[in-house]
Amino acid sequence: MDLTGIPEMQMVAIGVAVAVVAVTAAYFLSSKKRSKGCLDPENFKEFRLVKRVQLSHNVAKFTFALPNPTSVLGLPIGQHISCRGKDSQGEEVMKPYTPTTLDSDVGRFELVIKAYVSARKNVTPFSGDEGRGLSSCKGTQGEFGRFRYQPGQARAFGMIAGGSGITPMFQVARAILENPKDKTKVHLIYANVTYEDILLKHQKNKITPWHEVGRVLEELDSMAKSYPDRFSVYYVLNQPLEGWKGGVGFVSKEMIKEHCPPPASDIQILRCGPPPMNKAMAAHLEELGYTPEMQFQF
Ligand SMILES: Cc1cc2nc3c(=O)[nH]c(=O)nc-3n(C[C@H](O)[C@H](O)[C@H](O)COP(=O)(O)OP(=O)(O)OC[C@H]3O[C@@H](n4cnc5c(N)ncnc54)[C@H](O)[C@@H]3O)c2cc1C
Repeated sequence: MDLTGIPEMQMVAIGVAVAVVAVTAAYFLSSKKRSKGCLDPENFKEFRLVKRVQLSHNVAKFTFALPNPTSVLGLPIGQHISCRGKDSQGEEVMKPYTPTTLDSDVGRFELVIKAYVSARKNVTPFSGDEGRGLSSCKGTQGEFGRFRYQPGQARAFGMIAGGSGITPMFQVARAILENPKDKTKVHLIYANVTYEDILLKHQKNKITPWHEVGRVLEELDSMAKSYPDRFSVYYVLNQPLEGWKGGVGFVSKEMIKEHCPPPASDIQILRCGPPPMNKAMAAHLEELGYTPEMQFQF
């Protein structure tokens, strides 16, 4: 199976049932506002897949319908849900995903999911039979509840994301910027292997149907344009083409120094990427003087 051949992989998790958990029962019981949410901290829930759009060679956006057009998912900002499905060999896989939608997006929620081939088993999580395979999903209560964004919890965030690790950052950044009362600044460093891997970036002349993707895809660049004083994004590529103006290689200490807020008690650095990246970033941050309290890894 070839990584570049997503149609061949048929990674479509149509009917992926999603269960959500990442949230404590206390949260549901204590929040009147959220009680309308569709999540159940005790039981797994299934949601109907209504749309799938290919975003890059190995990433697709899945839109799931909520029970009615005014329903909200009710997931606290910065938390994620756990999807359980069958891989192409019929074995169960479970993955954390952060919706790229907020509760202001009623009636639906979206997941941006990267498919990849496991080195060990050469399978793709959430494969479906001709895209119709049904995956069942399960949530794991409490495990994902460590980060819950509250407006004003930091003066500024530095965010260091690798590949599909962008999704939790995107959700938090969107919540901050769409709240006119929230003055928090967000400085994102987003690392990818190639230009084509950059998710949520507006790219013209792509083979993928960007026009269908709507605002989610264009968000990173348009957020930087719309909120120049509050949001910045610095892209880093391992394998850039000639003429690339962003960072090159892995995210370095120098890049962090230049693009993230310096260590201070009222800033936080959020990290989400592949494990080797998370490890490397933790070491960089420590050397730069960021204390553990100033950091959070999704
Ligand atoms: C809370 C949470 C929510 C998540 N939500 C989602 C989701 O919604 N959708 C989804 O698809 N996945 C999600 N994930 C999965 C997770 O984000 C990815 O598994 C992870 O980010 C790997 O990304 P990738 O394969 O795209 O990275 P790659 O594309 O393989 O790598 C990205 C970058 O990492 C850097 N890197 C790699 N190796 C090193 C190294 N040795 N040293 C320094 N830098 C390195 C490079 O700069 C590279 O460009 C989530 C994970 C968590 C924990």
